[in-house]
Amino acid sequence: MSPEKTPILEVSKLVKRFGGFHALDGLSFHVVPGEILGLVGPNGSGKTTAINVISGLYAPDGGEVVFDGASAGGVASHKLVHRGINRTFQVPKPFLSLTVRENIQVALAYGGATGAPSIAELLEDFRLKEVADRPAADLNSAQQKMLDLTRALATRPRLLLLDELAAGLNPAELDWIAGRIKALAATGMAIIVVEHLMGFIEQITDRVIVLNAGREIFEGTLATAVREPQVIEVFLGGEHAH
Ligand SMILES: Nc1ncnc2c1ncn2[C@@H]1O[C@H](COP(=O)(O)OP(=O)(O)OP(=O)(O)O)[C@@H](O)[C@H]1O
Repeated sequence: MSPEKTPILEVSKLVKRFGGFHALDGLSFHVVPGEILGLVGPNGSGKTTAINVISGLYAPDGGEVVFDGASAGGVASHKLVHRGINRTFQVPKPFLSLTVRENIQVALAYGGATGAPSIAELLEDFRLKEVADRPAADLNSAQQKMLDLTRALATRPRLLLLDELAAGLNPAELDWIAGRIKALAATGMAIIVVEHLMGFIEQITDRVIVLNAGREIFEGTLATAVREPQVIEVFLGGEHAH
């Protein structure tokens, strides 16, 4: 990352509780424009919850989310989309009876962003041209993920949150989508990637935050993370693992 850049997102001491359980327990980190940040950690460590709070799906119970210099914690998702935050879902939820093209059209209209990519570009860039006029229900899971991504990109986000986009893709598809994600970051988009596939994370991220039990236990490159005893312990099981 470029240390001289001002962060576009700053998360401080974020807390999210479900009943008495702390899914996020004082999480702090930042992302700068053009950076690809990986959020990694064992199952249940709070990665998706972090994305859900930053994207406005859940209001935080404590701490702050600042996007582009203004408070964004507890702001509704649709408002955040218009401010420049959008995301993909672990399980995409397209309008199943609409065609791929129509799904993208809806997202473009919803976003109303000037300078948004065209439908033709999105279909081409994310290999959906052949299925453009098929209902989303006909797509395989990789294509559904790509459609979900194009719908997020149609709103021209400055911060893009990717929740397990790579899960289920084959090695050739992984290489290809890694290239696409890097190309998006090269335009200045900040990208947060939640992913279990460490090879993929290594390929695309500048930096990772390792979470355990809703807290950061490491921040730095993945190459350094994998040599940290505490990181090894939470991934392999031990007294810190949950
Ligand atoms: N809506 C919810 N209601 C109750 N508990 C929840 C809810 N969402 C998440 N949790 C709990 O919060 C913890 C963190 O979940 P989260 O999905 O953020 O983890 P994760 O790191 O993304 O895990 P995974 O890698 O398995 O997707 C888990 O124990 C989960 O059961």
